[in-house]
Amino acid sequence: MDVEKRHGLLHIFFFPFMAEGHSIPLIDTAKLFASRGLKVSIITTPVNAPLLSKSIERNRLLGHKIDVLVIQFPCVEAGLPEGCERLDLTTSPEMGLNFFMATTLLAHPLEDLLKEYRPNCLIADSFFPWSSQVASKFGIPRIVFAATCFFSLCAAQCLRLYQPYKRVSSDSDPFIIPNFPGEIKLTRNQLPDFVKEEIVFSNFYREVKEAELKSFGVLVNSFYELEPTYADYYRNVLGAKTWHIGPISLWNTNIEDKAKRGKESSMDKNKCLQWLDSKEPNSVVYICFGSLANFPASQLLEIAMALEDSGQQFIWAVRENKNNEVWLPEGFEERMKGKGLIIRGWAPQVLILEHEAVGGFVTHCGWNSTLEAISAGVPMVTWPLYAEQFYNEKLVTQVLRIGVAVGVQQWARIVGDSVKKEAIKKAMTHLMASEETKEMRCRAKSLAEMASKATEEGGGLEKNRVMHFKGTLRVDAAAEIQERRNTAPKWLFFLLISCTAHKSHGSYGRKTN
Ligand SMILES: O=c1ccn([C@@H]2O[C@H](COP(=O)(O)OP(=O)(O)O[C@H]3O[C@H](CO)[C@@H](O)[C@H](O)[C@H]3O)[C@@H](O)[C@H]2O)c(=O)[nH]1
Repeated sequence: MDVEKRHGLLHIFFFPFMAEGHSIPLIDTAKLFASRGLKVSIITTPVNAPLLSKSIERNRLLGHKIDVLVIQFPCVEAGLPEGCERLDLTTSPEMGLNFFMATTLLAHPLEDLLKEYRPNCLIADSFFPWSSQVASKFGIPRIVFAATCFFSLCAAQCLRLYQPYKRVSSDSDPFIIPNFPGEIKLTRNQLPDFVKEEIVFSNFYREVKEAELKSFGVLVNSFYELEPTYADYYRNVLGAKTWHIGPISLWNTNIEDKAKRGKESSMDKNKCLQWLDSKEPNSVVYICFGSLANFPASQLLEIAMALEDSGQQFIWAVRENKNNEVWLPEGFEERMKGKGLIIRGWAPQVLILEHEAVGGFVTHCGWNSTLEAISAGVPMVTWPLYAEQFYNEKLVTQVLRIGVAVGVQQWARIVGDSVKKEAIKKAMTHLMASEETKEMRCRAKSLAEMASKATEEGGGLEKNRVMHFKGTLRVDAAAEIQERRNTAPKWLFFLLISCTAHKSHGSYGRKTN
């Protein structure tokens, strides 16, 4: 029996945080839920609405019940310029802070929407901690969407609990994350400022954690087999109620769906893919630092020189339009013709990573990029910058052993130019052409197979996953019922099982094109 028949037409609200690294995977999740016959509404703001509408166009044509609800973003009230409705549009840490302040003002419009539509459930980004309280006013369960992995969720929580960084004598002294599986070492330099100092963001992250504990549970964009130790640790030791739903990008099987994740691609996807078609398998390195990083021209120059010196074939996505600054050596593009492709702006990342010609990825370790590379079986050069990226790097290099660290030691809100061409060239060569290359590729390919099985029907791993999944839900259900007596909406357990474990033959599933 499908979910709709069993429960009537369930209406789920999705509320993505306005940054591509958060909204892309949550919109994918919303599309997945809609493809399972649920009514889905995605909340967004005027500047973000057109792109979002485009990305769900195909689902609507397929008859999925999915729509967009637009609320105003309080730019002016928060001291932001008109139209600054996405994190990548901020240009300084101060503006970034104002942006976060602005999102807290969205509680009122959210309340109005909940009052008007009375959905059955709200799935909101972890960066909207206040949304738990708003939902509870209407007796609606809020599920948190965590845009990172179990490993980093656990690492962040252990650092908060045990504060090992307070017991080292210098910023560069390594410490082991206490009570954390795997003897993972970090330095104070590699920690986010809001962890090691008491700043405005420290309070924000405490609120995020508290709201998570009070919520109905957490959806994590990961798959169990990738990080079983940490998935279990987060649930069993740190006491979180979680469901893994990833790799969410793999639910897109149609080429148009893959191309329309996030912004419009700055280069025609066919041009990009044809260029890759002309290359040997595993012969191209892809370089991209996510949706937010903005390197100074001096750092871009170092990357360009490393690429040229290494003789490596490449696709390089460069975010900012640096027209007024020199960020390429003279004659670079002429010399690199046929050898390298520069995409100025947004790249069709998943399509590039999935192409067999791509054998390596230089990444900032944003979780989406990391998981997309894992899903495509592509090993990485890790170049973390900020957020939780230094934790993700450890997962990639030490736990999964499918990455080579470029050697960054300093977490920084403003990205600098500390990595010299020699280090970039060395890491890239190690990744693409060393004794270890074959082993890393082998490990990466086997993780990609597991990722694929995690989102496929049938197969041994699928069974394990479903069993594990159900086991988790049973534990949660018991605890929940004890905690809240009769208030726990049981349909939600079925909903989550149906949406994330049992595959239907919907047109958004992995089985259909
Ligand atoms: O040219 C581009 C650039 C990015 N992407 C996509 O944009 C997303 C970027 O996400 P991510 O790799 O996670 O990087 P950020 O945009 O930097 O994401 C922020 O949000 C993530 C989720 O919380 C965190 O893991 C990161 O540390 C944080 O910086 C991915 O899906 C990419 O495929 C493209 O498709 N084309």
